[in-house]
Amino acid sequence: MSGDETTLRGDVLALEGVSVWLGGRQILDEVSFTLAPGDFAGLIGSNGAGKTTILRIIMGLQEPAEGKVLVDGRRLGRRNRSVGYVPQKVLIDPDAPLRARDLVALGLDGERVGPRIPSRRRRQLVDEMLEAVDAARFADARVGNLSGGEQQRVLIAHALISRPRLLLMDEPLANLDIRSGQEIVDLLARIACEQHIAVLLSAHDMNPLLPVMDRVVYVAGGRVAAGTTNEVVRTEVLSKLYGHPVNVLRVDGRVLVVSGSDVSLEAVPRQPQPGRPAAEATGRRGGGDV
Ligand SMILES: Nc1ncnc2c1ncn2[C@@H]1O[C@H](COP(=O)(O)OP(=O)(O)OP(=O)(O)O)[C@@H](O)[C@H]1O
Repeated sequence: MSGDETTLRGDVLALEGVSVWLGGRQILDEVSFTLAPGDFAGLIGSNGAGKTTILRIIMGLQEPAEGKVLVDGRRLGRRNRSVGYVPQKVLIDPDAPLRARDLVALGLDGERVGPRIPSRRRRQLVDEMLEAVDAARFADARVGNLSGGEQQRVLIAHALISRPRLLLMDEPLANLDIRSGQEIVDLLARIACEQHIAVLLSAHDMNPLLPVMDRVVYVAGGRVAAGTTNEVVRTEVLSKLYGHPVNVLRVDGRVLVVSGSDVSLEAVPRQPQPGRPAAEATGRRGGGDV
């Protein structure tokens, strides 16, 4: 490992000055943040803020034009099992003969090199993982017949069975009712703590995460403010991030971020206006497209 590939506090994840241009537009502007083992972090931002782009960068699916991404202090290779990922939506035919336990077992095989795990051991590992996500009761059900919340649990087990150090989740609450969403959030917070891994979960609305979130990575205008919720979700910090005044209000235990005459329980609509490059808004001009 070279000198610049070490991190200061044993972080699982470090983004350092990451900038991305897509389609001639700057999408991320010198984004930096870190996550440590056991962190349960929300990646919060409105539609088009750049959350998925950040996840793609971390997975190595998108190369930054500037900056670097370190996972466990190393630059991420394309075939790296340190990062588990649960996509926003997986379409599975209800008639497909794929049981929950089969899907979880697929996570064992991924990019494995060397001898196959003996079948008894495989079954034990799958059972343990289904148990860990409270999915043992539907282990033999077809995945396509499971509810959204049940499918999420199976997908989480699939992502975790290769024992990643970092789990990324793209909008896991988007299609769940409030109760199922809260159960998934509680489950993920418990997993981060018990398995000592970092979990980064993207969402529009930070409110369901507030009771358990250790850290927030707030994305707006291609830039990021990261830290504990109390450090980041503040009027002065978010006003600076958005580049215009916003107010952070706490009402009935929920956080409202208020911009001008807009009042939203979710993140404030992205500034600047559509079509205006973020690079202009931050006073910098970018390089070429990636
Ligand atoms: N391949 C691409 N080419 C050009 N622009 C892109 C490309 N991919 C994403 N973008 C733009 O980058 C911006 C950020 O997109 P991204 O998907 O990261 O946002 P997001 O925060 O995940 O949004 P959402 O919550 O709606 O999923 C958007 O304006 C999007 O249109």
